Amino acid sequence: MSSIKIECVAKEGYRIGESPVWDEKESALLCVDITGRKVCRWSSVTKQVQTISVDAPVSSVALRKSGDYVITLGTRFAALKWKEQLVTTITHVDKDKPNNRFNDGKVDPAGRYFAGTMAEEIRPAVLERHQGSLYTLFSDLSVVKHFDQVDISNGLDWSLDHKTFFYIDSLSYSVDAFDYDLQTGKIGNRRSIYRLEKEESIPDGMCIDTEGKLWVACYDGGRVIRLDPETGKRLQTVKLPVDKTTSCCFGGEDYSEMYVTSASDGMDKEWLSRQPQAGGVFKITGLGVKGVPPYPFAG
Ligand SMILES: O=C(O)[C@H](O)[C@@H](O)[C@H](O)[C@H](O)CO
Ligand SMILES: [Zn+2]
Repeated sequence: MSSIKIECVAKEGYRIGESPVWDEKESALLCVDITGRKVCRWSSVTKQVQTISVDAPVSSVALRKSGDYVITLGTRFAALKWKEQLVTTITHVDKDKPNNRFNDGKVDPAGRYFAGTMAEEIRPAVLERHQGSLYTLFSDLSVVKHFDQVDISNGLDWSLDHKTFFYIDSLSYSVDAFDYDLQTGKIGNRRSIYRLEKEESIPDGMCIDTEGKLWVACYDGGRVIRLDPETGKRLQTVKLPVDKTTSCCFGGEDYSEMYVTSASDGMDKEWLSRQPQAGGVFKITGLGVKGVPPYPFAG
């Protein structure tokens, strides 16, 4: 086994760090602080974080083919021009649900932006249930709703052959798979591939590696777990020095490093003093496996 090293690289203490995405062009890690209402970019060259503040909870960020980024902001898909610090709305969802916001989102291999919604939390994992839906923003900027009745729409990714879509609704404590049609972006035949064990707590963000295995960040579980979607078995557990691990992605040169975001919302003083790195972004090296570069939004 290789020797695993974990380092806290961004120590800003985000409230809910989320949506890590490697930006190869900038040699930087993008992420958001949802309740802190910030989009952040940590440069692996300068080791500095640049931050853009926005006017609503920002829950995911994605690369864009034309350059710059797209984000999910409140219940909007929006464009973000980094240098100009300019946010412009693309389209609205859940207009009839003023208490909703987007949560996790990711671009599919054909350049469509998938993101789901949830009711605003009263405290972590406590919210009005079944208020969320899963949406896709197409490159022509049209939106399609796949299904509703979601509690906390969370991690998502696609299999290496692009025939399966993996998805997490956190309060189901399950990692699910759907058949995926890359031509149309349609999903179907939902099934569970893994149910979390008690100490793994709540499944949150996820990503796939080049061996087709899934990495799931366990919120309140202080770990990322590696799953085999074919057998439904857990292959590996990597523990982190914070409990509220929220999401993970691969990055760095050749995508051999893993980046893990975390949250501090919902922790009291005593808990925070035991875990002073809560809300930090962690870099894991030595996993011995690589990831898949993020797809840019095609619109
Ligand atoms: O990070 C996210 O995806 C949510 O916005 C968080 O609020 C947590 O996941 C949730 O609290 C755990 O269930
Ligand atoms: Zn999440």
